[in-house]
Amino acid sequence: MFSKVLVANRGEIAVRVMRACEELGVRTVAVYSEADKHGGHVRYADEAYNIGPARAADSYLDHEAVLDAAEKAGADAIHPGYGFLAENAEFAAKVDDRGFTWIGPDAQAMESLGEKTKARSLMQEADVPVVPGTTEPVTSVDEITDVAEEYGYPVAIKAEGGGGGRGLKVVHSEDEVEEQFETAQREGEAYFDNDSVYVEKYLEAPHHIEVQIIADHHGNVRHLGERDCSLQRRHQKVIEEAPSSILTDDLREQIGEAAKRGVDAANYTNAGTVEFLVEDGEFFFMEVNTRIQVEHTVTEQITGIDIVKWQLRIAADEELAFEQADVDIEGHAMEFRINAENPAKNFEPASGTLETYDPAGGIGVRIDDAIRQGDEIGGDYDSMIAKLIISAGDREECLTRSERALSEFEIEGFHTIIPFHRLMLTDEAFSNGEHTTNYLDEVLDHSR
Ligand SMILES: Nc1ncc2cc(-c3cccc4ccccc34)c(N3CC[C@@H](N)C3)nc2n1
Ligand SMILES: [Ca+2]
Repeated sequence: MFSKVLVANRGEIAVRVMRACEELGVRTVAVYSEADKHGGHVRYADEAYNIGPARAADSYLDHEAVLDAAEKAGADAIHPGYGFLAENAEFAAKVDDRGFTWIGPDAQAMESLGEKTKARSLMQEADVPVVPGTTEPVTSVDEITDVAEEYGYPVAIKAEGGGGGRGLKVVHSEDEVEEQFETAQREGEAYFDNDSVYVEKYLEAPHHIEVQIIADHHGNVRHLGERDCSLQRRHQKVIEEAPSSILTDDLREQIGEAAKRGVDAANYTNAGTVEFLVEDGEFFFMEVNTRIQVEHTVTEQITGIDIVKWQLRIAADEELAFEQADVDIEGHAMEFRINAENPAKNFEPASGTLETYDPAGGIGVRIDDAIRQGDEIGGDYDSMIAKLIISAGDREECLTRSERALSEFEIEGFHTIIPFHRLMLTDEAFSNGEHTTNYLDEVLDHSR
């Protein structure tokens, strides 16, 4: 096991990783920008290094600044968390070149699964159903209208380098194809430095189901069940839960085995997530996330498996100590992202001094955060300041326990989306688990 790990991130995920290190007897190194120097994740580290100004490009995204800090600290390994450099294959390769262990999938697996069309063809070879469409980038309008003629409109034009909702154009009829095709290519070039686009049949009311995978360097691949992330607003997940209430046991088994086959074919190692769309009892591969995710927590709660500790053990070349049969799903969990946003003003970002911070507690309540009363919450980074994770015996109890916990959760000094979460708990479709990915945008009128 490593003796010292540098966590190349901030906020709650940096604290999450440092806590896992602590439990494994591993010393921790934090890196921080000017904006984070008074508190947050830095408080939890054994040592900390300033890597630059608040602007992420000059600090948390600065490859050399992070690598130099690892050098200075004499770290053995680097954990990237999520966001920032977590899925940056070029940085992962540099980490390796500089003699540190990368705590995540190797750069090659990131590359092959990060390219959405390569991932799709690789999944097809592994007998994993993919959303109908092309497995090569399209180079002409005809190729797009061919797919639409075969599967019907609407179709989705997707950027090869996109993901997470960026670079997705929905086309409802033939006369929109040319313009949307050109826009998708232009935006792909601008945002992802990659103008390749591909096309899929657009599923209009799917559930967004993702399967947690963990794989070691000794050929062991396990899935840890699924999460339902269908409650999203403008492609931002708002409430995630596990297990999904729309999967039958048979579909659950099929989707888990398909996810394992797919990542096995990619020689994937460490933690990863295979995203599927589920509609009318059928599931289709969408993409792979080659990192630990914000919502890994709900999987930990229902399986009792500490995913981050397994990331560290796997990176240190240890073998997975449990069989697939040992993974049992117990109860139900939900995660509420606590964002500093004002739901009454179209979720605009909020900031200010954290005058009161009195999070919920009691049975089945987990808080993952990096903030304390008195902290300055700025707008330098994303708006999520904490995660409230609720566990219970079943979904019904999870809903009532969530309402109890949200009613206890006190934050004063700026707006948060807590009132919005409490409203969602009273929503008919959500409380029945029937909400699909477009539900929230329609309810909030974004679709118009
Ligand atoms: N062929 C096809 N059909 C339906 C889809 C539905 C989604 C989707 C998934 C989850 C939430 C969404 C919210 C609004 C619009 C789309 C979604 C989707 N996403 C969203 C982000 C990225 N993971 C890909 N791809 C889709 N692709
Ligand atoms: Ca994704």
